[in-house]
Amino acid sequence: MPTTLNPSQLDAEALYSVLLQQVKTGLAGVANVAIVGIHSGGAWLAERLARDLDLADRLGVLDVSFYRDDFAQKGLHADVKPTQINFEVAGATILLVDDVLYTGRTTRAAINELFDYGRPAKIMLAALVDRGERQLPVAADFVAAFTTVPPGQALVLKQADTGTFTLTLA
Ligand SMILES: O=P(O)(O)OC[C@H]1O[C@H](OP(=O)(O)OP(=O)(O)O)[C@H](O)[C@@H]1O
Ligand SMILES: O=c1cc[nH]c(=O)[nH]1
Repeated sequence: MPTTLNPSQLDAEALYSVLLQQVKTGLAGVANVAIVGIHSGGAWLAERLARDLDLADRLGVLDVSFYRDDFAQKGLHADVKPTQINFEVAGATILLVDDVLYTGRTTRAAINELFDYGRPAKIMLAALVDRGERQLPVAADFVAAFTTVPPGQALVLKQADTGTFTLTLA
């Protein structure tokens, strides 16, 4: 059971190991699995999960910018990356991956976009950190840690050139 941690003391690499173990257990024996990461932090995590789970040929990435309900305010991501889904979505069990789960609006946008590619058998959600304060009825199936972030601050996942993850409070 993930614990509630101090947001300034989150060890992203340790949390990744926890998430990997949860996903390994949760998807054991499940057929037709694919992994889809949400650009950008979720995509880094999804890539590593796909490698560690031997699912590199079943990896996709979503840039949900156009599907956001707040697109008019947020606009495009500074580093836009096209959505890439190179597997059959219809009938697949898709593990959607994001770094931080907060309002749930990014997840809603990602599910909408996925359905434009076909009707999955099931979508499951994995998040490295759940910081609560949801604005939509969204819950993750796999979460490495829960935390509470002070108002006006955000948790930011970074990936070094070596591939190492860090989480900082900004
Ligand atoms: O649950 P929500 O309130 O939607 O917030 C979570 C999302 O916010 C961040 O993405 P952001 O759009 O900041 O882009 P990033 O991944 O590049 O940081 C984060 O990576 C999640 O995707
Ligand atoms: O704290 C937050 C909230 C939304 N998205 C993030 O990446 N961090």
